[in-house]
Amino acid sequence: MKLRIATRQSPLALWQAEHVAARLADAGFESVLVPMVSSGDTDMRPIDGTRQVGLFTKRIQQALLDDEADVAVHSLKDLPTEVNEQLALAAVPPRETVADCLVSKSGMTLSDVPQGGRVGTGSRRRAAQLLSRRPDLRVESIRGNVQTRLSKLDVAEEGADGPFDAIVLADAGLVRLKMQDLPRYHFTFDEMLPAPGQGALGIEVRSADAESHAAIATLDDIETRASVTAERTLLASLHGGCLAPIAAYANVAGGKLRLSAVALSPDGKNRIDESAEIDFESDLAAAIELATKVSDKMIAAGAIEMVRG
Ligand SMILES: NCc1[nH]cc(CCC(=O)O)c1CC(=O)O
Repeated sequence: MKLRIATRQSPLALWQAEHVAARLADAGFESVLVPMVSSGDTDMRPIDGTRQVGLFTKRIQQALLDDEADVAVHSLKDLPTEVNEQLALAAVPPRETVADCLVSKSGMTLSDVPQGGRVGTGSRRRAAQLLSRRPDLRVESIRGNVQTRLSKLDVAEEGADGPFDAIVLADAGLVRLKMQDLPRYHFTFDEMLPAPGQGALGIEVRSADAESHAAIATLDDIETRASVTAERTLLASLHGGCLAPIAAYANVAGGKLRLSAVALSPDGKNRIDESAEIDFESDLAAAIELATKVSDKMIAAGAIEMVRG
């Protein structure tokens, strides 16, 4: 049996689907890509609170439900935390690079950006964190795939008074698209904590499809799975969704699972930072316990109201 892998057609999505196909081949499983059109790729309106979550992921989930494909490959940070009982997250492969980057002509650090500089991002999480550290910046919305966004460093938009000084992108996307040579500054986690699930892939199958589940499960990495479980559980507890100004990063080191999180007001003027760690013996219960401990403290400090602005 050839596993049919549903994928969006952006260069990043295709890279991710091909990567999964290659890992499956390493494990002895044959597969074929089934490309789909998603509304998230064609709709260039700015992302705001009125737009739906799950824009990038629904179309390929539908392909599974309609039995047009057996496997859906997502950027995990784009996958809503609400569970669809008909689908199962069968694998979270090893996460390689997690940070966000500031991309500019000269590779400026955050403090190098000139006073009042114009920085592009379509993400409320990134906008709020930029403004928290640099309230003087003009943070403006920008959309489109990675290539389209990069073009904004060269060309001014209609009506704008110049190109962007810098834009914010996930390092994972740049590395996957072989754009490591672009001048870029890796934010410290203190400057910019990533989105829950950033840099990780999430691979879904139909819950009832035991055969595909068993094949895909060979790609699962327990440390990455536990880390993203902690990040996503925290996001769900804060009723965040992928559009909220909430960031979280977890990792395993020295037998401990550690989680750091921040919730911000959309204007970046207020923030709640929290972190904790727990002994880790490859069990997901620890990840959930840790996330609950951190989110309880953040909720008590007013995080749910804060992120609404
Ligand atoms: N929301 C778009 C998106 N979804 C996944 C990635 C890159 C890969 C990742 O962050 O896991 C990107 C681009 C970006 O945020 O710069």
